[in-house]
Amino acid sequence: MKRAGPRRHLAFDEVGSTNTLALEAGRAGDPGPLWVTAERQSAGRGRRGRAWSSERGNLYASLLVRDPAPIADLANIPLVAAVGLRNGIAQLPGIDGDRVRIKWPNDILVGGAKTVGILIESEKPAGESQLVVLGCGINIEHWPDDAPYAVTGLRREGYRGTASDAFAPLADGVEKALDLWDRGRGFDAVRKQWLAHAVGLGQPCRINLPGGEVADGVFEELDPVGRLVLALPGGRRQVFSAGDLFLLAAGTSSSPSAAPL
Ligand SMILES: O=C(O)CCCC[C@@H]1SC[C@@H]2NC(=O)N[C@@H]21
Repeated sequence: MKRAGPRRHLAFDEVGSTNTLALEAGRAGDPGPLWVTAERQSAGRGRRGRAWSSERGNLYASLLVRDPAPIADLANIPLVAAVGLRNGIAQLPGIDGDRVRIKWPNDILVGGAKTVGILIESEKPAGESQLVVLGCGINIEHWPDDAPYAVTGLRREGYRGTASDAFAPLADGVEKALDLWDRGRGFDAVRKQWLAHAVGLGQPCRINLPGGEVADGVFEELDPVGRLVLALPGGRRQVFSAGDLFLLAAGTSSSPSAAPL
């Protein structure tokens, strides 16, 4: 995604959802890349239909890109976005980059606790090019206290700056990752970076599937097209392209109450 000129960025005080605005801009013919940010969202959304609490003090940012790659490669985008945001967060003043990791497919953890969520949405209006929106919610001053897993915010992790200060380094990280990906041709390089910063490799884990089923096994690797490979008890392997990952304490993989990450 080589930018032809300066970064295009619409910054709002309050919106429903920056993803919605970015998609609407695409439907109205915006050529992208276009960043939409807001200081607060009244209808922020997360993965799998969940709400994303969006108080002032955190950063809400969405990037619209048009036709970013051939259709067969679009499934890479969550991993590309995760690498870009991980690298951006690791550069922020006061943050120890070694503590910034990726949890499959695209949560960013700092010190083992979720700090960034990413929601990719895409659509192809009839006769038009593919619109893809990379939506990023970055916890800075606020994080939920009722999540079923560990959650934190950049302020608690040492960040010295504001939500608006964080935007340029994070946007740089995402744009560099898109450049590295090179419309799918550079996926191997992205995959290597993703693996270098992943949590849970080689460990027992549980995948909660979008349909409600669960699968337990050992997180073996990402396959060459970016799917998670789970080694199941008994020696079979299963690949997953969507779901939520929970790390299981060793030896508890059959326990439904095993502690999530
Ligand atoms: O469930 C997740 O982990 C993904 C959360 C993504 C939230 C961001 S905030 C900016 C953008 N606008 C939205 O409505 N959602 C995404």
